[in-house]
Amino acid sequence: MGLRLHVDGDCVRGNVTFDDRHEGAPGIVHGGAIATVLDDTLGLLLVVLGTPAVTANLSVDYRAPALLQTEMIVERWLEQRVDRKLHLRADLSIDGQPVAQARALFLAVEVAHFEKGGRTLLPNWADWGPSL
Ligand SMILES: CCCCCCCCCCCCCC(=O)SCCNC(=O)CCNC(=O)[C@H](O)C(C)(C)COP(=O)(O)OP(=O)(O)OC[C@H]1O[C@@H](n2cnc3c(N)ncnc32)[C@H](O)[C@@H]1OP(=O)(O)O
Repeated sequence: MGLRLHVDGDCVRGNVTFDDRHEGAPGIVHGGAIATVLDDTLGLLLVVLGTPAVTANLSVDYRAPALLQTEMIVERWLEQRVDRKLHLRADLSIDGQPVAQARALFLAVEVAHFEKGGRTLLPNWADWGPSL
Protein backbone atom coordinates (compact mmCIF):
# COMPACT_ATOMS: atom_id res chain seq x y z
CA MET A 1 0.00 0.00 0.00
CA GLY A 2 3.03 2.24 -0.42
CA LEU A 3 3.20 3.36 3.18
CA ARG A 4 5.91 5.98 3.77
CA LEU A 5 6.64 7.14 7.30
CA HIS A 6 8.81 9.77 8.90
CA VAL A 7 9.41 10.94 12.44
CA ASP A 8 8.38 14.48 13.34
CA GLY A 9 9.32 15.13 16.96
CA ASP A 10 7.17 12.84 19.12
CA CYS A 11 4.81 12.23 16.23
CA VAL A 12 5.11 9.77 13.36
CA ARG A 13 3.60 10.89 10.07
CA GLY A 14 3.24 9.15 6.77
CA ASN A 15 1.39 8.77 3.51
CA VAL A 16 -0.57 5.76 2.41
CA THR A 17 -2.54 4.96 -0.74
CA PHE A 18 -4.75 1.89 -0.75
CA ASP A 19 -5.38 -0.02 -3.97
CA ASP A 20 -7.80 -2.65 -5.26
CA ARG A 21 -6.31 -5.35 -3.02
CA HIS A 22 -7.73 -3.47 -0.03
CA GLU A 23 -11.25 -3.00 -1.38
CA GLY A 24 -14.23 -3.64 0.87
CA ALA A 25 -17.41 -2.01 -0.43
CA PRO A 26 -17.00 -1.07 -4.12
CA GLY A 27 -14.36 1.65 -4.46
CA ILE A 28 -13.90 1.93 -0.71
CA VAL A 29 -11.11 0.60 1.49
CA HIS A 30 -12.01 -2.32 3.77
CA GLY A 31 -12.20 -1.25 7.41
CA GLY A 32 -9.92 -4.09 8.43
CA ALA A 33 -7.17 -2.78 6.15
CA ILE A 34 -7.51 0.65 7.74
CA ALA A 35 -7.32 -0.84 11.24
CA THR A 36 -4.24 -2.83 10.19
CA VAL A 37 -2.43 0.28 8.98
CA LEU A 38 -3.37 2.26 12.08
CA ASP A 39 -2.29 -0.56 14.41
CA ASP A 40 0.79 -1.80 12.61
CA THR A 41 2.34 1.60 11.98
CA LEU A 42 2.10 2.37 15.67
CA GLY A 43 5.10 0.03 15.82
CA LEU A 44 7.33 2.81 14.45
CA LEU A 45 6.06 5.11 17.17
CA LEU A 46 7.23 2.49 19.69
CA VAL A 47 10.71 2.77 18.19
CA VAL A 48 10.56 6.55 18.68
CA LEU A 49 9.41 6.03 22.25
CA GLY A 50 12.06 3.34 22.75
CA THR A 51 9.54 0.99 24.30
CA PRO A 52 8.78 -2.57 23.20
CA ALA A 53 5.02 -2.93 23.52
CA VAL A 54 2.04 -4.75 22.03
CA THR A 55 -1.53 -3.80 21.27
CA ALA A 56 -3.90 -4.78 24.08
CA ASN A 57 -6.88 -2.85 22.74
CA LEU A 58 -7.63 -0.98 19.54
CA SER A 59 -10.75 1.01 18.80
CA VAL A 60 -11.39 2.70 15.46
CA ASP A 61 -13.94 5.39 14.59
CA TYR A 62 -14.60 5.36 10.86
CA ARG A 63 -15.49 8.96 10.06
CA ALA A 64 -15.76 9.03 6.24
CA PRO A 65 -15.44 6.59 3.33
CA ALA A 66 -11.78 5.88 2.61
CA LEU A 67 -11.50 5.94 -1.16
CA LEU A 68 -9.17 3.66 -3.07
CA GLN A 69 -6.26 5.20 -5.01
CA THR A 70 -6.39 8.32 -2.83
CA GLU A 71 -3.38 9.52 -0.88
CA MET A 72 -4.04 9.73 2.85
CA ILE A 73 -2.05 11.13 5.74
CA VAL A 74 -1.54 8.93 8.76
CA GLU A 75 -0.36 10.43 12.05
CA ARG A 76 0.20 8.79 15.40
CA TRP A 77 1.34 9.96 18.76
CA LEU A 78 1.48 9.14 22.45
CA GLU A 79 -1.39 10.66 24.38
CA GLN A 80 -0.52 9.41 27.84
CA ARG A 81 1.72 6.89 29.55
CA VAL A 82 0.87 5.38 32.91
CA ASP A 83 3.42 2.78 34.00
CA ARG A 84 3.23 0.01 31.37
CA LYS A 85 0.15 1.45 29.71
CA LEU A 86 0.70 3.51 26.58
CA HIS A 87 -2.38 5.33 25.36
CA LEU A 88 -1.73 5.96 21.69
CA ARG A 89 -3.66 7.78 18.98
CA ALA A 90 -3.57 7.32 15.24
CA ASP A 91 -5.47 9.37 12.68
CA LEU A 92 -6.03 8.87 8.97
CA SER A 93 -7.12 11.87 6.91
CA ILE A 94 -7.58 13.11 3.35
CA ASP A 95 -6.92 16.80 2.69
CA GLY A 96 -7.28 17.54 6.40
CA GLN A 97 -10.64 15.76 6.67
CA PRO A 98 -10.74 12.84 9.12
CA VAL A 99 -11.28 9.39 7.61
CA ALA A 100 -10.55 7.20 10.62
CA GLN A 101 -9.38 7.82 14.17
CA ALA A 102 -7.97 5.11 16.41
CA ARG A 103 -7.34 4.93 20.12
CA ALA A 104 -5.07 2.15 21.26
CA LEU A 105 -3.87 0.78 24.54
CA PHE A 106 -0.42 -0.72 24.17
CA LEU A 107 1.24 -2.53 27.05
CA ALA A 108 5.00 -2.38 27.43
CA VAL A 109 6.46 -5.86 27.50
CA GLU A 110 9.81 -7.46 28.12
CA VAL A 111 11.80 -8.32 24.99
CA ALA A 112 11.22 -11.98 25.91
CA HIS A 113 7.61 -11.48 24.78
CA PHE A 114 8.79 -11.31 21.17
CA GLU A 115 10.93 -14.42 21.53
CA LYS A 116 7.80 -16.53 21.96
CA GLY A 117 7.40 -16.53 18.17
CA GLY A 118 10.61 -18.50 17.83
CA ARG A 119 12.25 -16.02 15.47
CA THR A 120 15.70 -14.55 15.99
CA LEU A 121 15.51 -10.92 17.12
CA LEU A 122 17.88 -8.15 16.10
CA PRO A 123 20.89 -7.98 18.47
CA ASN A 124 20.01 -4.54 19.91
CA TRP A 125 16.57 -5.73 21.07
CA ALA A 126 18.33 -6.93 24.21
CA ASP A 127 18.97 -3.28 25.12
CA TRP A 128 15.29 -2.35 25.29
CA GLY A 129 14.67 -3.64 28.82
CA PRO A 130 15.31 -0.46 30.88
CA SER A 131 12.40 1.43 29.24
CA LEU A 132 9.81 -0.84 30.90
C1 LIG B 1 13.21 0.24 20.85
C2 LIG B 1 11.75 0.01 20.78
C3 LIG B 1 11.32 -0.73 19.61
C4 LIG B 1 9.82 -1.06 19.56
C5 LIG B 1 9.56 -2.13 18.52
C6 LIG B 1 8.15 -2.43 18.35
C7 LIG B 1 7.93 -3.84 18.25
C8 LIG B 1 6.94 -4.09 17.21
C9 LIG B 1 5.59 -4.18 17.80
C10 LIG B 1 4.60 -4.11 16.72
C11 LIG B 1 3.26 -4.25 17.32
C12 LIG B 1 2.22 -4.07 16.28
C13 LIG B 1 0.91 -4.23 16.92
C14 LIG B 1 0.55 -5.67 17.06
O1 LIG B 1 0.11 -6.28 16.14
S1 LIG B 1 0.81 -6.42 18.55
C15 LIG B 1 0.04 -8.02 18.30
C16 LIG B 1 -1.36 -8.04 18.85
N1 LIG B 1 -1.34 -8.03 20.28
C17 LIG B 1 -0.94 -9.07 20.99
O2 LIG B 1 -0.53 -10.10 20.47
C18 LIG B 1 -1.06 -8.94 22.46
C19 LIG B 1 -1.58 -10.22 23.06
N2 LIG B 1 -1.84 -10.02 24.49
C20 LIG B 1 -0.88 -10.20 25.38
O3 LIG B 1 0.21 -10.63 25.08
C21 LIG B 1 -1.21 -9.83 26.79
O4 LIG B 1 -2.60 -9.81 26.99
C22 LIG B 1 -0.65 -8.43 27.17
C23 LIG B 1 0.88 -8.42 27.07
C24 LIG B 1 -1.22 -7.31 26.26
C25 LIG B 1 -1.08 -8.10 28.61
O5 LIG B 1 -0.73 -9.15 29.43
P1 LIG B 1 0.07 -8.91 30.81
O6 LIG B 1 0.00 -10.18 31.54
O7 LIG B 1 1.39 -8.34 30.51
O8 LIG B 1 -0.76 -7.78 31.51
P2 LIG B 1 -2.06 -7.92 32.43
O9 LIG B 1 -3.10 -8.79 31.81
O10 LIG B 1 -1.59 -8.23 33.81
O11 LIG B 1 -2.62 -6.44 32.39
C26 LIG B 1 -1.82 -5.34 32.84
C27 LIG B 1 -2.73 -4.15 32.94
O12 LIG B 1 -3.28 -3.84 31.63
C28 LIG B 1 -4.70 -3.95 31.64
N3 LIG B 1 -5.14 -4.55 30.39
C29 LIG B 1 -4.65 -5.66 29.81
N4 LIG B 1 -5.30 -5.89 28.63
C30 LIG B 1 -6.20 -4.91 28.50
C31 LIG B 1 -7.16 -4.61 27.52
N5 LIG B 1 -7.32 -5.36 26.42
N6 LIG B 1 -7.94 -3.52 27.68
C32 LIG B 1 -7.78 -2.72 28.78
N7 LIG B 1 -6.88 -2.96 29.75
C33 LIG B 1 -6.11 -4.04 29.61
C34 LIG B 1 -5.02 -4.85 32.82
O13 LIG B 1 -6.34 -4.59 33.27
C35 LIG B 1 -3.97 -4.41 33.81
O14 LIG B 1 -4.36 -3.16 34.35
P3 LIG B 1 -4.10 -2.84 35.91
O15 LIG B 1 -4.95 -3.83 36.65
O16 LIG B 1 -2.63 -3.01 36.15
O17 LIG B 1 -4.55 -1.41 36.08
